Amino acid sequence: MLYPLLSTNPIPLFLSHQTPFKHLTPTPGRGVFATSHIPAKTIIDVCPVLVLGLEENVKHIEHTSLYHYTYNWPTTVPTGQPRTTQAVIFGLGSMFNHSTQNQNIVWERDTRLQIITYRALRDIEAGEELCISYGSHLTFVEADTSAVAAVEEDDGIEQLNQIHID
Ligand SMILES: C[S@@+](CC[C@H](N)C(=O)[O-])C[C@H]1O[C@@H](n2cnc3c(N)ncnc32)[C@H](O)[C@@H]1O
Repeated sequence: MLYPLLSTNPIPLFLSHQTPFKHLTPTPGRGVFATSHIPAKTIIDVCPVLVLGLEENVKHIEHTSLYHYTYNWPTTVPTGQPRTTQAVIFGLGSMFNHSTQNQNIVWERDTRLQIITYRALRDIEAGEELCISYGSHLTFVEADTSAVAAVEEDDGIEQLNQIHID
C-alpha cells in the first residue's frame, strides 16, 4: 500500500512499508521513497520541531513510543551550560529511516527558528528509499547488519557541510 505525500510537498515522494530495491535490506515499518528522480542538493522538506524540556524528556518521553521519534537537540540550562535535550519533528522528518551504507539525505538544525532542513546528499533515483543518518548511538539493531559503524562525532550537526550548496 502506497500513501502519496504530494499534498503539501512539491517533491515526489511516497510513504511505504516496502522497498522496491530487492538488493537493499528493507528497514522495518514505514519509510519514505522517491517516486521520480530527485537531483542532488534538492530541499526535501523543512520541518518544524517541538523542543522538549530536559526533565520532561527523562521523566516522561523516554518511557513512551515517542522516544523513537525524537532527535538530539542542543539546549542551554539556566546556569548557561550547554546540554542535549530531545525534539519531536513534525512532518516527514519523523518518517526517515536510518542507513549507514545508503544515506542519501542530510539534515541541519536551526536552533533559533526551531526547524530542521532535509536535503538530497546526491542524485536519488525513483524507488530509492530516502535515508538519513541517526548518528552512531542507535537504540535499535540496524537492519543492514553489514553496515559499518557511523563516525562517532557524526550526529547530524554538521551534515550539510558534506555537500556544497551554491
Ligand atoms: C523515526 S522512526 C522511522 C520510521 C519508522 N520506520 C516507522 O515506521 O514509524 C525510527 C524507528 O524506525 C526503525 N528504524 C529506522 N531505521 C532503521 C534501520 N536502519 N534498521 C532497523 N530499524 C530502523 C527503528 O525502530 C527506529 O526506532
